[in-house]
Amino acid sequence: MIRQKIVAGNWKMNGSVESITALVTDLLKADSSNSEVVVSPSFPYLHLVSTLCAQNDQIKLAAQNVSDKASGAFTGEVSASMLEDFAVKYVLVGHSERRSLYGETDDVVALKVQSLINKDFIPMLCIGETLEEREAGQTLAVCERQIKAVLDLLGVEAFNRIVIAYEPVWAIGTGLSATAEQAQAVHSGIRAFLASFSESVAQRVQILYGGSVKASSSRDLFAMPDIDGALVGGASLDAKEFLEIVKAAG
Ligand SMILES: O=C(CO)COP(=O)(O)O
Repeated sequence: MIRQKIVAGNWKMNGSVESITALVTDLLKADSSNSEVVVSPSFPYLHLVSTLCAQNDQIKLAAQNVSDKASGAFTGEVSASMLEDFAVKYVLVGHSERRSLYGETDDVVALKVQSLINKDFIPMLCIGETLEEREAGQTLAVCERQIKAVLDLLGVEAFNRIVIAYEPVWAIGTGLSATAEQAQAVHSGIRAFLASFSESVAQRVQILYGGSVKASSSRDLFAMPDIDGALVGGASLDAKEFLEIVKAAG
């Protein structure tokens, strides 16, 4: 099955009105691409970026997080229905920084996925193992456990509306990318795991790789049969570098 590639930039907690306006302006100058290009600013800049991109269907918007609650006394949280007021298509869920720094459990992540699917957003479900887990041979078991929490709550068909981002924790922000072969091995393992529940869902689901993706490493990654794009952190803050990655995706 041909799956469209997605190249998504996770800007994390970076940027200002000035720098983001400049970055988006540069991205909008790029030639159109066969891949889907996504950018993920912090909440305060969603409106700015959606306004800047309004005349151009080339760039889709992702939020970096969402509350698992619908509304109410949850100071500092942002609900899925609030995101409906912006042109948001995707929402990152379960990023390793959320899991490790803010205590998000597999169960909370699954609830967030549920709140997004109920509102017709596409969750980008981030999964991945730590270095210790990799060295203990637990890479796939960890990824399967993180996916299973969502499967148990929502069933396999939900994955027709979910993008998976495999982001090994040891590769995030370290400059130490998984090799294309290492990433491919995990991606195909994730797809095989989903195939044990539904072959058609497994064939359809887009699995992105994230973790120190650079223009120089992206071509090899994208040549792999089960790598359907990238979730890019640091390199997505540089328009030239990010656009090189988009170009490598075809
Ligand atoms: O966490 C990431 C994307 O969500 C990856 O970050 P880096 O590309 O900076 O390693």
